[in-house]
Amino acid sequence: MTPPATALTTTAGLAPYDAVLLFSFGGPNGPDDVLPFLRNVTAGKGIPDERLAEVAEHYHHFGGRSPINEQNLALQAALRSELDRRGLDVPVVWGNRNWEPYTRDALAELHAAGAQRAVALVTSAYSSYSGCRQYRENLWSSLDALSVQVGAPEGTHLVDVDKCRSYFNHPGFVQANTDAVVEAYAGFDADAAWPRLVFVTHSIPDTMEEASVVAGASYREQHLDVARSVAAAASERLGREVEWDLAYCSRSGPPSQPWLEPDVNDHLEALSAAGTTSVVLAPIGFVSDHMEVAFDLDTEALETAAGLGMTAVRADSVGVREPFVRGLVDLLLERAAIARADDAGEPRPAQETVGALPPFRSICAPGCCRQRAGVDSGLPAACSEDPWS
Ligand SMILES: CC1=C(CCC(=O)O)c2cc3nc(cc4[nH]c(cc5[nH]c(cc1n2)c(C)c5CCC(=O)O)c(CCC(=O)O)c4C)C(CCC(=O)O)=C3C
Ligand SMILES: [Fe+2]
Repeated sequence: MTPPATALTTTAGLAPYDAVLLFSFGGPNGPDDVLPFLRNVTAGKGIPDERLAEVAEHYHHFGGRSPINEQNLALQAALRSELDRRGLDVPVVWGNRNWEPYTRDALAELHAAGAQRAVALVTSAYSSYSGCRQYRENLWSSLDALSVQVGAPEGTHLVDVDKCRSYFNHPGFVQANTDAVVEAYAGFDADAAWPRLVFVTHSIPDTMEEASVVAGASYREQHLDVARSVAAAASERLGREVEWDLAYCSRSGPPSQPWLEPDVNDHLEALSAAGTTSVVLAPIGFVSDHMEVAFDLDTEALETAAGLGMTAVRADSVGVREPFVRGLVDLLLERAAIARADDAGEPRPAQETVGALPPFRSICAPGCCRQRAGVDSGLPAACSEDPWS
């Protein structure tokens, strides 16, 4: 009997995909990598030199190494064992936009291994230029670079790569964040002042926020949706209502350019002035303890809190928590089921979500997630319905 087209079946496994691309940001592995890495990240972005020097210092403070690479290796291993556990026998290859191993290296490895159609998981849960389109632009240019490298005709791509949807509202991501928040609260005495929950994510320019709305809900609204889901589930599990806010970290760009606010440090000051004495900081904008978490939260924001006489505990990022990793493999299976349905011209399977927003698109709408609304960068991006895809 053939299963109904709407069931998320595992009998077909990850077909039509023959490989998984773990697609991340990248970071320096030692002091000599720091400047070239920062140049890669900021090429053409107009980040002031003082800001770059400051960010270089953050990395040097940690021996010139970003924690992100080890975290991606751990995630790659965790995905491998979850895939093995489910009998899904495909390679998981890791590549980055901004540092070694680069996306083009990962694609070359996939191509050499005979892969023809891969599915990508981006290590960013939310949709915006920074978390979606910028990765898709990099994927396109890396596919171009691979063709040049092996002497394939210009304009051809040797591996078809599809991408999983932005997964901020997938149950695995929400559950892992909820678990982390509940654990952070467990350190507080039930009789003492009940901490306020401050969700934290990466700030982006207001212009990028406005352009991100094309996908259905803006970057900020996606975070608010996750925050509501996590706060509600955590309150229920803790048996006591938690009050929460959303704050931002890691602003860059010139001071004249507006970015999403409040900055987490300013927000802690405002909370303190209003009488709050303890907080839990939940880094829902980051899938693991990136430099932003290690520096902007664990170093800077915790110092700010200490200076204010506040008790502050930082909740874990989702990292390799079991519900998160299990959720990512569910997402890979979901994406495969969508590809099979599309290939067969059949209805797509149902997609799981938590919160008020719909599942985001697996194939991005034309022009979605630009840097600025209505302004075409002229850079083609993979995994979209744009004419070049
Ligand atoms: C939304 C978002 C995410 C989350 C989505 C995702 O995860 O991709 C993210 C992730 C990351 N950002 C990272 C590092 C940096 N981001 C920068 C600059 C910028 N980020 C931006 C946004 C985001 N960034 C923006 C709008 C800029 C301005 C310039 C531009 O428009 O591109 C700069 C330049 C210096 C500075 O200005 O800070 C650095 C060094 C690292 C690596 C950390 C590590 O090493 O552990 C990671 C994971
Ligand atoms: Fe960033």
